[in-house]
Amino acid sequence: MQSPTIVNPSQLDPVNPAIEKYMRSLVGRTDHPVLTEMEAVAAKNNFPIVGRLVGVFLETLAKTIDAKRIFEFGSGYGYSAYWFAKAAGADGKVICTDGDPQNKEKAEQYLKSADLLERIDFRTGIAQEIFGQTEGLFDICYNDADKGDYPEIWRMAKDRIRPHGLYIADNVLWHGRVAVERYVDIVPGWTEAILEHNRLIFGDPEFDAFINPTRDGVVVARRKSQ
Ligand SMILES: C[S@@+](CC[C@H](N)C(=O)[O-])C[C@H]1O[C@@H](n2cnc3c(N)ncnc32)[C@H](O)[C@@H]1O
Repeated sequence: MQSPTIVNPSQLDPVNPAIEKYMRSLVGRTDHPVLTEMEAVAAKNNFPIVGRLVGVFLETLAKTIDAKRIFEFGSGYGYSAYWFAKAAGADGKVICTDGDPQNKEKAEQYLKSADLLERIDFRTGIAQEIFGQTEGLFDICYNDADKGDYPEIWRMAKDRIRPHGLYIADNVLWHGRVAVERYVDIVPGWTEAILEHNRLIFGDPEFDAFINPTRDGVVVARRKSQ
Protein backbone atom coordinates (compact mmCIF):
# COMPACT_ATOMS: atom_id res chain seq x y z
CA MET A 1 0.00 0.00 0.00
CA GLN A 2 1.24 3.49 -0.82
CA SER A 3 1.97 5.66 2.22
CA PRO A 4 0.18 9.04 2.30
CA THR A 5 2.26 11.99 1.11
CA ILE A 6 3.35 14.65 3.59
CA VAL A 7 1.49 17.81 2.68
CA ASN A 8 3.10 21.17 3.21
CA PRO A 9 0.69 22.89 5.64
CA SER A 10 0.68 26.19 3.69
CA GLN A 11 -0.90 24.28 0.77
CA LEU A 12 -3.83 23.55 3.05
CA ASP A 13 -4.54 27.04 4.39
CA PRO A 14 -8.32 27.03 4.15
CA VAL A 15 -8.90 30.51 2.77
CA ASN A 16 -7.25 31.55 -0.47
CA PRO A 17 -4.80 34.45 0.21
CA ALA A 18 -6.53 36.61 -2.41
CA ILE A 19 -9.83 36.19 -0.56
CA GLU A 20 -8.20 37.01 2.79
CA LYS A 21 -6.74 40.13 1.15
CA TYR A 22 -10.16 41.13 -0.15
CA MET A 23 -11.72 40.57 3.28
CA ARG A 24 -8.96 42.64 4.88
CA SER A 25 -9.68 45.48 2.45
CA LEU A 26 -13.22 45.66 3.85
CA VAL A 27 -12.20 46.34 7.46
CA GLY A 28 -9.95 49.34 6.88
CA ARG A 29 -12.11 51.56 9.09
CA THR A 30 -10.95 49.56 12.13
CA ASP A 31 -7.46 51.06 11.63
CA HIS A 32 -5.93 52.55 14.77
CA PRO A 33 -2.27 53.59 15.19
CA VAL A 34 -1.84 51.20 18.16
CA LEU A 35 -3.18 48.26 16.15
CA THR A 36 -0.98 49.08 13.21
CA GLU A 37 2.05 49.19 15.50
CA MET A 38 1.17 45.88 17.19
CA GLU A 39 0.72 44.26 13.77
CA ALA A 40 4.06 45.62 12.54
CA VAL A 41 5.83 44.28 15.65
CA ALA A 42 4.19 40.85 15.12
CA ALA A 43 5.31 40.78 11.48
CA LYS A 44 8.86 41.85 12.38
CA ASN A 45 9.27 39.32 15.21
CA ASN A 46 7.14 36.57 13.72
CA PHE A 47 4.87 36.70 16.79
CA PRO A 48 1.57 34.83 16.34
CA ILE A 49 -1.18 37.42 16.93
CA VAL A 50 -4.68 36.61 15.64
CA GLY A 51 -4.51 39.37 13.04
CA ARG A 52 -7.06 41.90 11.85
CA LEU A 53 -9.77 39.64 10.43
CA VAL A 54 -9.96 37.41 13.49
CA GLY A 55 -9.73 40.51 15.71
CA VAL A 56 -12.82 41.98 14.07
CA PHE A 57 -14.53 38.58 14.42
CA LEU A 58 -13.73 38.46 18.17
CA GLU A 59 -15.06 41.97 18.69
CA THR A 60 -18.26 41.16 16.79
CA LEU A 61 -18.85 37.95 18.76
CA ALA A 62 -18.28 39.70 22.08
CA LYS A 63 -20.65 42.55 21.17
CA THR A 64 -23.28 40.09 19.93
CA ILE A 65 -23.59 38.50 23.37
CA ASP A 66 -22.95 41.75 25.28
CA ALA A 67 -19.88 40.19 26.89
CA LYS A 68 -18.62 42.02 29.98
CA ARG A 69 -16.45 39.39 31.69
CA ILE A 70 -13.84 37.74 29.49
CA PHE A 71 -10.91 35.43 30.31
CA GLU A 72 -8.00 35.03 27.89
CA PHE A 73 -5.67 32.01 28.08
CA GLY A 74 -2.49 33.27 26.36
CA SER A 75 -2.67 37.01 25.72
CA GLY A 76 0.75 37.71 24.21
CA TYR A 77 1.19 41.48 24.19
CA GLY A 78 -2.48 42.27 24.15
CA TYR A 79 -3.57 42.26 20.50
CA SER A 80 -6.62 39.98 20.91
CA ALA A 81 -7.38 41.71 24.23
CA TYR A 82 -7.61 45.02 22.33
CA TRP A 83 -10.67 43.67 20.46
CA PHE A 84 -12.32 42.13 23.50
CA ALA A 85 -11.75 45.25 25.60
CA LYS A 86 -13.21 47.43 22.87
CA ALA A 87 -16.31 45.23 22.72
CA ALA A 88 -16.74 44.93 26.50
CA GLY A 89 -17.13 48.67 26.99
CA ALA A 90 -16.19 50.85 29.95
CA ASP A 91 -17.97 48.55 32.42
CA GLY A 92 -16.33 45.37 31.08
CA LYS A 93 -13.23 43.50 32.23
CA VAL A 94 -10.82 41.29 30.30
CA ILE A 95 -8.58 39.07 32.43
CA CYS A 96 -5.42 38.55 30.38
CA THR A 97 -2.78 35.92 31.14
CA ASP A 98 0.69 35.23 29.83
CA GLY A 99 3.73 33.37 31.08
CA ASP A 100 6.10 36.10 29.93
CA PRO A 101 6.21 39.23 32.15
CA GLN A 102 7.60 41.26 29.23
CA ASN A 103 4.35 40.63 27.35
CA LYS A 104 2.36 42.10 30.24
CA GLU A 105 4.54 45.22 30.19
CA LYS A 106 4.15 45.66 26.44
CA ALA A 107 0.40 44.94 26.52
CA GLU A 108 -0.17 47.52 29.21
CA GLN A 109 1.70 50.15 27.21
CA TYR A 110 -0.22 49.44 24.01
CA LEU A 111 -3.61 49.22 25.70
CA LYS A 112 -2.97 52.40 27.65
CA SER A 113 -2.25 54.23 24.39
CA ALA A 114 -5.53 52.87 23.02
CA ASP A 115 -7.33 54.11 26.17
CA LEU A 116 -8.39 50.56 27.05
CA LEU A 117 -6.16 49.77 30.01
CA GLU A 118 -8.90 50.31 32.62
CA ARG A 119 -10.77 47.36 31.13
CA ILE A 120 -7.75 45.04 31.48
CA ASP A 121 -6.54 42.91 34.40
CA PHE A 122 -3.26 41.39 33.10
CA ARG A 123 -1.80 38.58 35.22
CA THR A 124 1.53 36.84 34.66
CA GLY A 125 1.89 33.07 35.09
CA ILE A 126 0.38 29.83 33.89
CA ALA A 127 -3.07 30.65 32.53
CA GLN A 128 -4.68 27.47 33.89
CA GLU A 129 -3.44 28.27 37.42
CA ILE A 130 -4.63 31.87 37.20
CA PHE A 131 -8.01 30.68 35.92
CA GLY A 132 -8.22 28.36 38.93
CA GLN A 133 -7.84 31.41 41.19
CA THR A 134 -10.86 33.16 39.67
CA GLU A 135 -14.46 32.61 40.66
CA GLY A 136 -17.80 32.73 38.92
CA LEU A 137 -18.90 32.47 35.32
CA PHE A 138 -17.49 34.18 32.25
CA ASP A 139 -19.27 35.48 29.17
CA ILE A 140 -16.31 34.37 27.05
CA CYS A 141 -13.33 32.10 27.65
CA TYR A 142 -10.81 32.56 24.87
CA ASN A 143 -8.01 30.04 24.35
CA ASP A 144 -4.83 30.95 22.46
CA ALA A 145 -2.27 29.26 24.73
CA ASP A 146 0.26 26.56 23.76
CA LYS A 147 -1.60 24.04 21.63
CA GLY A 148 -0.62 21.10 23.85
CA ASP A 149 -2.68 22.76 26.61
CA TYR A 150 -5.88 22.96 24.53
CA PRO A 151 -7.74 19.84 25.82
CA GLU A 152 -6.99 20.74 29.44
CA ILE A 153 -8.12 24.34 28.94
CA TRP A 154 -11.38 23.28 27.24
CA ARG A 155 -12.12 20.87 30.10
CA MET A 156 -11.58 23.51 32.77
CA ALA A 157 -13.25 26.41 30.94
CA LYS A 158 -16.43 24.75 29.67
CA ASP A 159 -18.20 24.64 33.04
CA ARG A 160 -17.28 28.25 33.81
CA ILE A 161 -19.04 29.75 30.77
CA ARG A 162 -22.48 31.17 31.41
CA PRO A 163 -25.46 29.79 29.48
CA HIS A 164 -25.36 31.37 25.99
CA GLY A 165 -21.77 32.41 26.62
CA LEU A 166 -18.92 31.46 24.30
CA TYR A 167 -15.76 29.37 24.30
CA ILE A 168 -13.48 30.58 21.49
CA ALA A 169 -10.13 29.07 20.47
CA ASP A 170 -7.70 30.08 17.74
CA ASN A 171 -5.57 27.82 15.49
CA VAL A 172 -7.96 24.86 15.55
CA LEU A 173 -7.13 23.96 11.91
CA TRP A 174 -3.39 24.25 12.62
CA HIS A 175 -2.62 25.22 9.04
CA GLY A 176 -4.35 22.10 7.76
CA ARG A 177 -2.42 19.53 9.79
CA VAL A 178 -5.71 18.41 11.37
CA ALA A 179 -6.92 17.31 7.94
CA VAL A 180 -4.03 15.17 6.70
CA GLU A 181 -2.53 11.88 7.78
CA ARG A 182 1.13 12.91 7.64
CA TYR A 183 2.46 16.30 8.67
CA VAL A 184 5.45 17.95 10.24
CA ASP A 185 4.45 19.56 13.53
CA ILE A 186 6.02 22.64 15.13
CA VAL A 187 6.04 20.91 18.53
CA PRO A 188 5.49 17.13 18.74
CA GLY A 189 2.01 16.33 20.03
CA TRP A 190 0.37 19.69 19.30
CA THR A 191 -1.65 18.48 16.32
CA GLU A 192 -2.91 15.49 18.32
CA ALA A 193 -3.87 17.86 21.16
CA ILE A 194 -5.81 20.11 18.78
CA LEU A 195 -7.56 17.08 17.27
CA GLU A 196 -8.57 15.89 20.74
CA HIS A 197 -9.71 19.41 21.70
CA ASN A 198 -11.90 19.71 18.61
CA ARG A 199 -13.38 16.22 19.12
CA LEU A 200 -14.25 17.07 22.73
CA ILE A 201 -15.99 20.30 21.74
CA PHE A 202 -18.01 18.85 18.88
CA GLY A 203 -18.95 15.82 21.00
CA ASP A 204 -20.19 17.93 23.92
CA PRO A 205 -24.01 17.96 24.08
CA GLU A 206 -23.98 21.17 26.15
CA PHE A 207 -22.50 23.24 23.32
CA ASP A 208 -23.27 24.20 19.73
CA ALA A 209 -20.05 24.71 17.79
CA PHE A 210 -18.72 25.97 14.48
CA ILE A 211 -15.25 26.58 13.00
CA ASN A 212 -14.69 29.81 11.11
CA PRO A 213 -11.82 28.87 8.76
CA THR A 214 -10.43 32.43 8.58
CA ARG A 215 -6.63 32.52 8.95
CA ASP A 216 -5.89 29.36 10.99
CA GLY A 217 -9.41 28.39 12.09
CA VAL A 218 -11.34 29.80 15.04
CA VAL A 219 -13.78 27.56 16.89
CA VAL A 220 -16.78 29.18 18.52
CA ALA A 221 -18.75 27.01 20.94
CA ARG A 222 -21.93 28.45 22.49
CA ARG A 223 -23.15 27.03 25.76
CA LYS A 224 -26.79 25.99 25.60
CA SER A 225 -29.27 27.04 28.28
CA GLN A 226 -29.33 24.91 31.38
C1 LIG B 1 -0.42 32.78 20.22
S1 LIG B 1 0.22 33.82 21.44
C2 LIG B 1 -1.17 34.78 21.94
C3 LIG B 1 -1.54 35.83 20.99
C4 LIG B 1 -2.70 36.70 21.44
N1 LIG B 1 -3.86 35.94 21.81
C5 LIG B 1 -3.04 37.63 20.33
O1 LIG B 1 -3.70 37.23 19.37
O2 LIG B 1 -2.62 38.78 20.41
C6 LIG B 1 0.36 32.73 22.79
C7 LIG B 1 0.87 33.41 24.06
O3 LIG B 1 0.46 32.61 25.14
C8 LIG B 1 1.49 32.45 26.07
N2 LIG B 1 1.22 31.13 26.66
C9 LIG B 1 1.18 29.93 26.03
N3 LIG B 1 0.74 28.96 26.85
C10 LIG B 1 0.49 29.58 28.04
C11 LIG B 1 0.00 29.13 29.29
N4 LIG B 1 -0.35 27.85 29.48
N5 LIG B 1 -0.12 30.04 30.29
C12 LIG B 1 0.21 31.33 30.10
N6 LIG B 1 0.67 31.82 28.93
C13 LIG B 1 0.80 30.96 27.92
C14 LIG B 1 2.78 32.59 25.30
O4 LIG B 1 3.76 33.18 26.14
C15 LIG B 1 2.37 33.52 24.16
O5 LIG B 1 2.68 34.85 24.48
